[in-house]
Amino acid sequence: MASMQEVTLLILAGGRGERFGGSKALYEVRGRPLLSYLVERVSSLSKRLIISVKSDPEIYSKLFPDAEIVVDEHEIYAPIVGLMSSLAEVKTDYVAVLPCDSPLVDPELIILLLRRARGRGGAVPIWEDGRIEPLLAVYKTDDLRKSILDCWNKSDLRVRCAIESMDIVYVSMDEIRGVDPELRSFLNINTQKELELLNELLGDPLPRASTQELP
Ligand SMILES: Nc1nc2c(ncn2[C@@H]2O[C@H](COP(=O)(O)OP(=O)(O)OP(=O)(O)O)[C@@H](O)[C@H]2O)c(=O)[nH]1
Repeated sequence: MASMQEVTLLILAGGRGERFGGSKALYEVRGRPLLSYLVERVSSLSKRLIISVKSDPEIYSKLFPDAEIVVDEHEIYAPIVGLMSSLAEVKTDYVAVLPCDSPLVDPELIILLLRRARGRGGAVPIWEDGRIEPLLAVYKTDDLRKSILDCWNKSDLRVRCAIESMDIVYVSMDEIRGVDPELRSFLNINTQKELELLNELLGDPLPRASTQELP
């Protein structure tokens, strides 16, 4: 297995969750915050875990005592804003960027991406139709930091801007299926329907509201 010593896990959790109807990281799924599923799955990979948030750092510190919580320095909502602030705290050569709303990320995927990113600027998953997953990817920290700053200075807040100028290796879903056959890592919770699917994948259906009989 590739050494994970040099990677920091950076979870972006400061989104507005507009489509979902509110912040997702702390949304309770089966009695636990949605973010806790991802943290549980990936934390064995590295002791260095950063959670990038917009506000309420004390709530996150309490729930995730082993993580470093970094609050955005800017009020604008965009993943790149979270990266701007939190990349300053990353001390390792490589950084795995993860979205807080992908609870089924397979740790083996991160290991694969880290291996493929070695000697390059980063490794980003790519779908058959050309869509890419730059927020579930591994990057060379210095390259990403520099590139994001360039885009920020041009007022271009697209993640795509940041990676356009980087030496990225795109990793096909075919290759990824070798470690995550059903590509569950990419289940992203944006709607109630996706939440229902997550519930199904997590196991038994949620208990229904009590139908206790009246005496
Ligand atoms: N720290 C930080 N993270 C962000 C910010 N904006 C988005 N994110 C995170 O980046 C990832 C992708 O976010 P988006 O899909 O752009 O936004 P979202 O909040 O998930 O959902 P929508 O508002 O419906 O687009 C999610 O994990 C978000 O929590 C931000 O301004 N700061």
